[in-house]
Parts: sequence; C-alpha cells; structure tokens
Amino acid sequence: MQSAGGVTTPKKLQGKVALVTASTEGIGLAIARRLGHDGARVLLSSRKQQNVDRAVQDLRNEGLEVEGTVCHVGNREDREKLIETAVQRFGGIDILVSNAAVNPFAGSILESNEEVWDKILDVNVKATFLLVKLAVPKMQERGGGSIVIVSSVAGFTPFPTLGPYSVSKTALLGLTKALAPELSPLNIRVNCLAPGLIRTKFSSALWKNEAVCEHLMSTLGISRIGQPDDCAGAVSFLCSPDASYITGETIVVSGGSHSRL
Ligand SMILES: NC(=O)c1ccc[n+]([C@@H]2O[C@H](COP(=O)([O-])OP(=O)(O)OC[C@H]3O[C@@H](n4cnc5c(N)ncnc54)[C@H](O)[C@@H]3O)[C@@H](O)[C@H]2O)c1
Repeated sequence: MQSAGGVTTPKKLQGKVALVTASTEGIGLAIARRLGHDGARVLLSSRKQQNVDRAVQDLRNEGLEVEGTVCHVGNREDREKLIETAVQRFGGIDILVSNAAVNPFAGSILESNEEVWDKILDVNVKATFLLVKLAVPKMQERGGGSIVIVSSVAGFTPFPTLGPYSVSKTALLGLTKALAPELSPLNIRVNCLAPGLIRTKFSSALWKNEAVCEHLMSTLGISRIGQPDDCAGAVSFLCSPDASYITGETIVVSGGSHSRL
C-alpha cells in the first residue's frame, strides 16, 4: 500500500497465512476475500471441488494469493488435509476462521431427532474444536495466531424453529470463552463473530419468506438485511494487530437486532 508521501506501508495482514472453512460462497467467501485484500495468503475450502476451483479463480482474478482444497469439516481426513495443505503451500498457519455450519432441521425442537443433533453438533461444534486442535501447534511454530469462530445471534436468543442449530451456536460462544484463556499463553487469540440475518443461500428460507422477513426487519436498528461483506471487516480486524489485546470476545454484526431482542 502506497501513502501520499510515497512511503510504502505494509497491509495489516501482510505475511500472514489464513485458512477459512466453507469459503466458496456467502460469509466465508467475503471473509476470505477481505483477508486477502488485507494482505493475507488464503487457503479456501468447501465440500465441492468445482466450487473451490471457481472461488480460487475469482479471487486470483482480483490479484489475491489464494489456494483451495476440498474439505468437509466433519470428515477427519479432510480436516488433516486442510491443515497439511496450508503448511505445504504457504509454510504454516497464522489465522483460522471456522465458518462452516449446517442446519438440516426446521420446526419444533421436540420434533428434532438424534440424527439431526448428531449432524449439527458434529459439523458446527465438534469439527470447529477439532480444527482448532490441529491448527494450534502450527500457529505455535510461528509464534502465535488468531482464531475466529463464526457463531450467530441465534446463539444468544434461539431462533424459533431453529432450536438445535441455535443451541450449537450457543456452544460456539462457550467454546470461544473456554479456548481463549488456555491459548493466551501461546500468543493465540480466540474471538467470535455473531452475524444477524445476512443475505446468503444458507439463510434464504428466512429472507425469501415475506412474513418472516417483515418480522425480522422490524427488529433491526439498521433497516436492511445484512450482506456477507458486512461481516468481513470485523473478522479482518479481529485477526489483525489492531485487536492484539482482544480475546474471548464476540462481535455482533446484526444491524442492531441483537440489542433489541
Ligand atoms: N446467513 C445468515 O443469516 C447467518 C446468520 C448467522 C450466522 N451465520 C453463520 O455464518 C456461517 C456461513 O453461513 P452463510 O450464511 O455464509 O452460508 P452459505 O450458504 O452462503 O455458505 C455455507 C457454506 O458452508 C459450506 N458447508 C456446509 N457444510 C459444510 C461442511 N460440512 N464442511 C465444509 N463446508 C460446509 C457450504 O459448502 C457453503 O459454502 C455459518 O456458520 C452460519 O451458521 C449465517
């Protein structure tokens, strides 16, 4: 980056290697793009090779240094491959953004079954922890790092009809708090992002439903549905030296809905 005086100042994530799960569309892609524009080399991943290839090409076309690999975060071999790929292609890991999540169920929580709970807790919570566990030794090798876990405002106030998903997001608020003090002595910070309603494929059942959308809009302070880019700057900030004294915290990006719930 060149200032007016002709002095070159490094971008805030220059030299950093970032790994973002579920980063071929939606919030994950916006975060990956922003980390890249802020100077990081980024490893993209999601479940399908063709989506990984497309996102890698798109971001390379913007001049960003990115690689991609398929990773279903619920699959142990895929998680190990993700970490190894970051080390092989970029030499290590400084930043982990755990963004992948599933929600295979909508309805009364009492109607949800064991299969639903297993899937939601495996992908949203257990895989997040297991990825952190794999990434921490690699961060230690580079003297520290930063982890951001993507939760949701539903983690504070369960969304009606999304009980099991909401509980998994509450668990991620707890995971952030549990990890932060243990990882502080290793110079690794752990923070959390809690988006409100953001316009993505994942949330389309909400914003495409006129009645639900109208109700949700009435809870907002800023009267528009959020965009994936609205989340990206907050994550980049949390990963940057500007947040060097922040750990165990959650940033809510919800257009003010959270403060009104
Ligand atoms: N969109 C919202 O309104 C909203 C609100 C709060 C929180 N969130 C959270 O933001 C995160 C991203 O959601 P989004 O709205 O951008 O969704 P999205 O539909 O745009 O993207 C979801 C991504 O997750 C990937 N994915 C799903 N299961 C996966 C798995 N097992 N392994 C790897 N990748 C997997 C998909 O391939 C896709 O790329 C999620 O954690 C979600 O819970 C979203």
